[in-house]
Amino acid sequence: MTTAPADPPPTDHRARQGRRRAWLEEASAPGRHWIRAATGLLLLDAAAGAGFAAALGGAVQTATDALQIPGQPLAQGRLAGWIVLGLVCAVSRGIAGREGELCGNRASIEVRVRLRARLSRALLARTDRRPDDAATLGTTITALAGGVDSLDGYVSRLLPARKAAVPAQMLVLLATALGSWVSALLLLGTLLPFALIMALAGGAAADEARQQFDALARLSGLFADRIRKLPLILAARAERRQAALLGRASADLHRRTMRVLRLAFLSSAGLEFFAALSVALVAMYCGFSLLGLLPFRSPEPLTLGRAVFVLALAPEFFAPMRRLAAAYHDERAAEAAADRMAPLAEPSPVLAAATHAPLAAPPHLRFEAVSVLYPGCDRPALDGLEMDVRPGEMVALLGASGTGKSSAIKLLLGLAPLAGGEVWIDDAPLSGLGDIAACASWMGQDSFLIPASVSENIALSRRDASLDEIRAAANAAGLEWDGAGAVLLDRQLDERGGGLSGGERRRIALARALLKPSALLLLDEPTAHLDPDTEAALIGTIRAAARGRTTIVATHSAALAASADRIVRLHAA
Ligand SMILES: Nc1ncnc2c1ncn2[C@@H]1O[C@H](COP(=O)(O)OP(=O)(O)OP(=O)(O)O)[C@@H](O)[C@H]1O
Repeated sequence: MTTAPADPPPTDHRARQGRRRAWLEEASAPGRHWIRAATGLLLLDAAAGAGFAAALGGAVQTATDALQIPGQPLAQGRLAGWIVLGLVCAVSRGIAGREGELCGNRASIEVRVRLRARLSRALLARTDRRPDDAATLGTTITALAGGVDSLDGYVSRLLPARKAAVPAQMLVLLATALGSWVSALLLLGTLLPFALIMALAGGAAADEARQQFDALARLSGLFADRIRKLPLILAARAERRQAALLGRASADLHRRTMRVLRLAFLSSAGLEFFAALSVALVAMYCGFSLLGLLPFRSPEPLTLGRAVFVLALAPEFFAPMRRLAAAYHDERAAEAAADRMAPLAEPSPVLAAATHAPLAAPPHLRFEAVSVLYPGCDRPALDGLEMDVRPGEMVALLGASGTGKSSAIKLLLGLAPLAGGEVWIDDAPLSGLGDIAACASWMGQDSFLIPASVSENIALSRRDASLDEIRAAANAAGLEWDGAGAVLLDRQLDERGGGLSGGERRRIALARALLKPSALLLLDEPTAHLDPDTEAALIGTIRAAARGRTTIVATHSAALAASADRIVRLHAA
């Protein structure tokens, strides 16, 4: 069972963080055009904000000119121009905001659709090649359902906000400098300590948030594990101990969550403080300058219009930071999801291997001093196997459990690594081909079933098979009997093959292998757990199916081995 592991060292965190970021960047690539558009619209919003402030300042200046200079009429044309500019900018901001959101959503949809397709392909590839890999199937489905959607806020809000943050802030600063360079300096002056504090708090917050997500994942893992093992826990009367373990993991999560919240409140308080301070300083400077109350000579000529302009613009200066802060949790959620999805989206090295061109005739297989060593194992599963299987011959691999019978078959399918020696397929080396799964018919130890009809389950090995061909394969595997086959082929199954006997499940797997028109037949314990009568019937089917094909059968059954042309005995490596 899972126990609560210690926190990984910080260097591990940083390396993981780098990998996550790179993965997220690559996963977001399909939406980059929409992200760029959303970023552009955020910049347009900032520019329109500056335009609106300019219109406000211009209108105020035009009105005060008329009031302050005796005899000067109101410049109606100029005032109307400022009003029109103000209206255009206000409408532009509305449109930019709405369209920016739409572009962000389109980017998010594009990214999620592509990622879902990529994970689905990984899922299907694993289903084709690793039918026994239930854990991978489960985690992939969870990632498909929930993990992909966790990228929504990251792509639609955070990425455009992050890309637009510095240019938008610089744009506002530049516009402010055009109105009052002293006000621009004041804004810059508040930004520098703010950026320093945020960089320090941000690093600490990211570490805390990461640890919080780790603690959450640990608690979820412990909980799921304990639920699965509940009967065992009850039988061992270990309820109290397990409850205490869960309690500790839950308290750990609570502690870390409180730390994250404390830091989040602190940084948002810091943001608000500096945003308010920047506006207050600009307001004080403009007010005192206009009233002539500055304790020093005004460094620039400041009019009421310019003062209104910079005052209206000042709150815009910290707006990009606010947007980023609001999307902070989107990034944490995306990083946590990336951890779950990244391994699933990778094509496995086995799947990436080259495949052999279809075999036209039953192949000649020669195993020369073949060894198989699984990753992470120090003992070979198969050591120095010598075997010659002539074209069209049926060879039975016999040997005690763990002697490497399945590994010899998996090696040909690219599901086990060749560590030494060579397998020659006719005159081609397996090490050069990668695997010959595409031209082999395979029946594994577990009868892999999907929730669909019996005929759909059989057709998994050949998607373009006609119903007649499926029926013929089912007949050959002995599935259709008493002429009631049509009913059986239509029968709907769940992934556990509910309602089918073990023998029927094996026959479905055999029919699937037979449906594929290949010259190489690989069967791994096809008659396991069957009664003698059913086994005898299936042996006849296998013998008939092996005709005209090179066949390797891994088995513990003396009867099945006796039906083969030759028996090769394996011994412990
Ligand atoms: N994916 C794997 N990773 C690591 N070790 C493995 C893997 N698959 C098999 N092994 C190990 O390799 C050895 C040979 O396993 P294999 O399944 O090939 O034997 P087998 O003769 O087919 O056994 P059985 O008759 O019980 O099916 C065993 O010790 C097994 O634990």
